[in-house]
Amino acid sequence: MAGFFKKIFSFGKKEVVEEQIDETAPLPPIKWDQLDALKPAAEQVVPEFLKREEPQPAAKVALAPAEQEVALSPEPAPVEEPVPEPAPTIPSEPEPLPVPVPEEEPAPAPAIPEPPAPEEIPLPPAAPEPKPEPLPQEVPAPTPEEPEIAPRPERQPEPAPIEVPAPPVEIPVEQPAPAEVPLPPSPSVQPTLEAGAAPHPAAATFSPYRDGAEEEVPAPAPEPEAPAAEIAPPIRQPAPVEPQPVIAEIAPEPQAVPQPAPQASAEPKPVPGKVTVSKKVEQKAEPAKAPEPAPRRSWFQRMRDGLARSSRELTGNIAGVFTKRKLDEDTLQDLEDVLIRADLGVETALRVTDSLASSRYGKDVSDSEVRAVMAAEVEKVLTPVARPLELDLSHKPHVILVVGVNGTGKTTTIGKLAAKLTDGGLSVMLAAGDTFRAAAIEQLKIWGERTKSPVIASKLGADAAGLAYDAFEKAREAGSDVLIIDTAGRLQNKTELMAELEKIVRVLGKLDPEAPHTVLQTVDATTGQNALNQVEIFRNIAGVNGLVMTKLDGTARGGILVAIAAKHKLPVYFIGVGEQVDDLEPFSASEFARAIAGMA
Ligand SMILES: Nc1nc2c(ncn2[C@@H]2O[C@H](COP(=O)(O)OP(=O)(O)OP(=O)(O)O)[C@@H](O)[C@H]2O)c(=O)[nH]1
Repeated sequence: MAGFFKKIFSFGKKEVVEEQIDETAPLPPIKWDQLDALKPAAEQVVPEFLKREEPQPAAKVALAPAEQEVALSPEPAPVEEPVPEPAPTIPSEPEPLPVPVPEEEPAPAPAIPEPPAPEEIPLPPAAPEPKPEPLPQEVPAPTPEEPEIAPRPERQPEPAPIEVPAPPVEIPVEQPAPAEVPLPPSPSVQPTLEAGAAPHPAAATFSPYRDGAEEEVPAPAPEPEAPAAEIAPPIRQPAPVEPQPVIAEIAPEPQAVPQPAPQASAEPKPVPGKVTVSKKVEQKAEPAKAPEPAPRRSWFQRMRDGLARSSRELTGNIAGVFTKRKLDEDTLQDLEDVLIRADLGVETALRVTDSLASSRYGKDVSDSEVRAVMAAEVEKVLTPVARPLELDLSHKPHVILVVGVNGTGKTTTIGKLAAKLTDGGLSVMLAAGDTFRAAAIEQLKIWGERTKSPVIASKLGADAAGLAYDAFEKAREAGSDVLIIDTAGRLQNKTELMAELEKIVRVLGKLDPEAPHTVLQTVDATTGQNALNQVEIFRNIAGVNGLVMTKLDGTARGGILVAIAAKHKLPVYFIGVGEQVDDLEPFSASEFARAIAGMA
C-alpha cells in the first residue's frame, strides 16, 4: 500500500515538482544527463519519462529517495519514516484509493525535511546508476522481492501443518491461506491492494492468532519495502474468513477428539486385536501345553542324563589314564584308583582291571576300550540284582514296608509305586507310619488322593507300630491288594528309632508271619559310600529284601549302586530319576552300566 501510495505520491510530486523544477534550478548539479547518455537502453525503455526528469533534477531528488528506497532496501530508515504515515492510511484503506492520495500529499512535507538526504545524493552517484535503471529496476526489484514472497506461500502451508491438529475443520482456514499465496506474488502494489481491501477487518481479528508467526517471517521482506509490512495485513485478509477462527476454537475440541481417537485406534487394535486376543489365547494354551512336556524323555535318557555327571567324571579320568599309554601295572593301578573314586567299589574296580589285563596287557589301549570293558563288568555285577518287583497277591494284602534314612525318598517312592500299582489295576492302601512329621502325613495323603488310594493315619506322635497294625487290619477288611507302610526316617545309628522299626516288623508278623512281605529300602545315590553302611543296618534290623536307588538324576556318585549291588546282592527294583510320579523306573543292569560308562 505504502509503495503504491508512494508511487502515486511520487507521480503527484512529479506533477508538482515539474512546476517547482524551475525554482530548484540550482540543483542541476546532478549529472543525470551524462549518466542517462551513457545508458541508451534506459532511454529506449523510458525515453519520455527520462526526458521529463532531466529538466527536473530537483523532482528526481525528491523521487529518488522514494524510488531508491523501494528499490534499495539498504535505506529502509528513510522509507520507514514515511511508512508510519501510510500506516495511518491503513484505516483509510477501507476507503478507496482517492482518500489516501491527499493524505499522502502531506507526506511530501516530511520529504522536505529530507533535504539532508539530497545532500547524501552526492553519494548517490551510485544512486544515479539505479536511477537510470529505476524504471527497469522497478521491474527487477519486485523479482528480488518475489523470491522472498515466494517462501511465504511455502511458509503459509507450514502454519497449515500447525493447524493440522484441527485438520478437517481447519481445512477451510487453510484455503484462505492459498488465497494469500496469490497475494505475495503480488509484491506489486496492485495485487496487495486488491487482496487487502476486503479482508482487513478479518485480518485484525485473525492477526492475534496466527499472524504472529507468519507475518513476522514475511515482515523482513516488507521491511525493505515499507509497504510490505502493510501488505502483511492483506495477507491476513484472506484469512479474514475468520469466522473460521471460531472453527479454530472448535478445532481444538476435535483435536482432543482425534487424540483420543488415535488412542481409541490403539484400543480398537484389540479389534484387529482379535488377532492379539487369539495370541493371548495361544499363549494361555501354551502354558496349558507346558504340562504336555509329558512327551518326556525316556527313563533311560533321563537316567543317562542323570548319570552324566558320574559318567563324565569317570570317563574323563579314564581317558586321562589311557592317553597314548600301553596297558601295564601302572596304568592298571591308575585305572583302579579312578574306578574306586567313582564309588564303584573295590570289588568292581578289580573286576575291570583284571578283565583288561587278561586281554590287553602290554598293548596300546584306548579309553573307549577301557570304558567298554568297564561297562561289561559293571553289567555283570548288576544283572543279578536287576530284578523286577514281584508281589505275592496270595497275601491279602501284600504288605510293603518302606524304610530308609531321613530324606532318602521313602514317601515319594511310595507315591510313585502306588501310582504304578493302581494304574495296573491293583487296589492299594497307604499307611502313614511316619508319625514324627506332620508334613510326612500330609504328603502321603496327597499321594493317596493322586493315586485314589485310601490313607490310614493317626495323630502326630502316635505309636508307629500300632498304626501299622491297624492299617494291616483295615487293608484286610477292605480287601486291598497291597498295603504300603511309610516309616519315619532315621539314621541307622539311632538305636531307639531302629528298635521302633524292628517293633513294626514284629507287630505286622503277628497278623501274618510272612509280613511284611516286601521290605524296600530307599537309598539316596548322592549319599556315597555311607549308603553301604545304611543298607547293612536296615537289612539286619528290618529285613530289607529290595532296594530303590533314588536321586540318580544329577548325581556324580551313581557308582555306589554298583558297590551296593556287589556287596549286598540285594535286588534293585527301581531307580528314582526325578520327583515326578513317573520318575520311578525299573532297574536295567545293561542300560545302567552303559550309561555310567559313557557308552552310547
Ligand atoms: N531328584 C530327585 N528327588 C527325589 C527323588 N526321590 C525323592 N526325592 C526328593 O527327596 C526329598 C525327600 O523325599 P521324601 O519322600 O520326603 O523322603 P523321606 O525318606 O520320606 O523323608 P523323611 O520322611 O524325612 O524320612 C523330596 O523333596 C523328594 O521330592 C528322586 O528320585 N530324584
